[in-house]
Amino acid sequence: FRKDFMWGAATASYQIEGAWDKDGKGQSIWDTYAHTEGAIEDGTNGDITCDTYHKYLEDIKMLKRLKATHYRFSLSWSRLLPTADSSAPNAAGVAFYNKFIDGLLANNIKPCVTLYHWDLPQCVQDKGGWQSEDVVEKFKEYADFCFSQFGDRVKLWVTINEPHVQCGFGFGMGIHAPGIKGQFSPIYHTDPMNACYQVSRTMLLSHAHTYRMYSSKYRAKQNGLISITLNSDWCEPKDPSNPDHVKAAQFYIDATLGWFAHPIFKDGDYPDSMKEHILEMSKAQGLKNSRLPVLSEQEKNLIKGTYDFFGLNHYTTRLAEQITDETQAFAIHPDMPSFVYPDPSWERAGNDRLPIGSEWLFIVPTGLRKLLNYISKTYGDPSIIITENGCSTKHSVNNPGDTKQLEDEQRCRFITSYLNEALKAHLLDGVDLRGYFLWTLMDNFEWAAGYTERFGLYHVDFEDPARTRTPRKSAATFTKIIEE
Ligand SMILES: CCCCCCCCCCCCC/C=C/[C@@H](O)[C@@H](N)CO[C@@H]1O[C@H](CO)[C@H](O)[C@H](O)[C@H]1O
Repeated sequence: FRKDFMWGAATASYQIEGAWDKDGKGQSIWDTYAHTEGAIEDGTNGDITCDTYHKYLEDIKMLKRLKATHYRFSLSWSRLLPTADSSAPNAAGVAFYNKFIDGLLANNIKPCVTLYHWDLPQCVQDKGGWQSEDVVEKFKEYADFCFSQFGDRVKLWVTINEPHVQCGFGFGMGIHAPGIKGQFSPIYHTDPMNACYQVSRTMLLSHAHTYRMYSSKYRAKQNGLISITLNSDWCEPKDPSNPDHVKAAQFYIDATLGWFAHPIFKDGDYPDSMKEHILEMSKAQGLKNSRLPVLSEQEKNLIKGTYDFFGLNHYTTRLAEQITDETQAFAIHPDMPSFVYPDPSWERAGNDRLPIGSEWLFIVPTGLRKLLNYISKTYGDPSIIITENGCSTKHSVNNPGDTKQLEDEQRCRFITSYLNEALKAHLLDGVDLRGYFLWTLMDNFEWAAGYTERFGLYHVDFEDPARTRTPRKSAATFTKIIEE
């Protein structure tokens, strides 16, 4: 790896901070969603979670002990701007992040700050949220505020984390905040599946306007880098000699990674395969136009090229073939013609007691090397930063297992083997890889799975009011790799 390679861990505000209603913080859509009965698998929420708001000095010590050069975390929009109005900031929120950033820098750890990791202020949601055009201006205003407050010290920015997961989970399947199951809404969309596409457009525009605002207003003075983080599985045809399987694998990548990567890193627009298929599906349902909003020439020019690096979150791999009547029920999205599934031989994330970690996570390190090569070739050899990669164990309510799992051999292997493939992509294939952030520093609130899934290098005892953190073996493994 490069001498200046970024070695870090990653987290997100709602997943670790707690203090959900303290010191003037406003509510976010995740506060609302997690407080909704039945929304979270174990009935928990992020009200306290790791209590980083009060224990941030410990987090910094843990990072120092890991020998991390960088730390990726997100800002809570509603902690900084409780009414989403930048002329009425929450002084306590600003002070918290100032202390935190200063503490990191004092320990020689550089911050990588995500502006938005899924916790939209509830007051913005109440006015239409990501389904309203107004959000673009609001997001820009929030970003402007953050650059003005923290940009003198923060030199690495991520605008939005994993927009496609958010569109799919929050506005299609409705299993993440704000929990919209593609319902009919007379105000913002007129078709049941339209919400996730409307939202993808406002996210793209918010990202692009923010990037351009940073360039025109702050770049010369602050000299930082800014981009977006996209999540992608690697996907390959079940039978590489079958053209239908090849097409299905490519479509899956186009409609997940390409959905946002093509507009930003390629030509300003969605992949042709996605546009064509969604138009066809829309027409088959009697719609006159595609439910995927058309991006105007002006919007395409605005979006195209708005990146300084490619932020990649990667966890797992899938095989693909064309969907059939029998497999239709397993489609991840009504507009997804590819049936994707893991190879039965792949190892699952998990442990001896509960062999299935996160249900979707299969350990396929070679997928990372292939994906890095794909991104490099498809998007003109951008500098890539792996902004998330990690492995989980599951601890269900009925079968708590051993949440501590300090001897987490599988996670050690996961880190070593994925990094080894990343190194091959860099060294042997020439991919311009600049950094690696492990998900995650410590066990935390894993969205709809609550505390049932643990990804941490550090175990956190959520029964203990002190939220004691204990290093797992993987923390030492990761440190050894960083050191050497
Ligand atoms: C034709 C249109 C097709 C639309 C397709 C919609 C797709 C829906 C979304 C599918 C997502 C698949 C499941 C993916 C899961 C993970 O990769 C995801 N959890 C990654 O998010 C990060 O995960 C971490 C650990 O889970 C952590 O929680 C972090 O906060 C997330 O950023």
